[in-house]
Amino acid sequence: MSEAFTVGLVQTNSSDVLADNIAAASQMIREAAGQGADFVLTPENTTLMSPSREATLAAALPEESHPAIPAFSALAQELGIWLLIGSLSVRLGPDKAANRSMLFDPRGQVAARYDKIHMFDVNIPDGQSYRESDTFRPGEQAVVADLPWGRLGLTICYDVRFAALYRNLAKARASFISVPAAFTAFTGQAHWHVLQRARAIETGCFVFAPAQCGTHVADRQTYGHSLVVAPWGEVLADAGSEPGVVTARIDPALVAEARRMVPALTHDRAFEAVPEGA
Ligand SMILES: O=C(O)CNC(=O)[C@H](CS)NC(=O)CCC(=O)C(=O)O
Repeated sequence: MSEAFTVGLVQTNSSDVLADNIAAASQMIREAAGQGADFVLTPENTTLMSPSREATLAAALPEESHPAIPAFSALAQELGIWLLIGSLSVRLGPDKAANRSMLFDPRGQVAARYDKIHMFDVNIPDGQSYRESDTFRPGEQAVVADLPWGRLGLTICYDVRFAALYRNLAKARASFISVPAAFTAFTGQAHWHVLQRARAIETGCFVFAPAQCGTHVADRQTYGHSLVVAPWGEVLADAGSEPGVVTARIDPALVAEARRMVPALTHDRAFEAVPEGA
């Protein structure tokens, strides 16, 4: 089986200033690589926590002209790491963008892209209201990509509430699942750890969940607590509530071991709920 490697999660408090966010994330990516990380992941909205739909669309450039892409590509190459930028807003049309994860290989090439499937259209009881689908067009496709240590399934933030996506990624032979997030502080304190651990346990995958933290523009509060979770459900790293970097040693053999101990993935059955007596 595959050798062990070190994963690094970058926890940011992104603002609405693109250049500042690229600089802050780049510095923490360097720090993670300096701590020996072979694979570094950053949160959803790494380059922009936006105050408005207009600001999101203004910053959502096509991939060919998005300034963050050459910057992160060059950094992956310079540091010789695999780098997942949790998400960037990428222009799709006159009034829509993709909320897109981009995976760079150690040569700086784009190895995978994934557009967030589930849109966060939710009124939070703390008074904040989100209409992600006003600005973003949802992705239609689950995505896996091969790393030197095994297969990665890509997801983003609110996706974590949709277990079927994770089951699909596991059935597509993923060993690791990325869940970059900008989870709200309100829902995060109630649900974040248990959702991430549940997805790891159900799939027998490692979960890598880098997160936004702190207060952002428009008084948005995000939960932080970037997590590395093992396939048996143990939390291997938790970044707490401040910006920074955490790393964890990953032994891919633990994937097969967890699935051997409880082979639930092989016991999954198709069924339909029907009313009694129908
Ligand atoms: O929070 C912000 O300011 C920005 N958030 C985001 O960009 C995205 C899309 S609006 N947030 C989520 O998907 C949160 C999900 C979530 O929090 C849950 O499922 O409970």
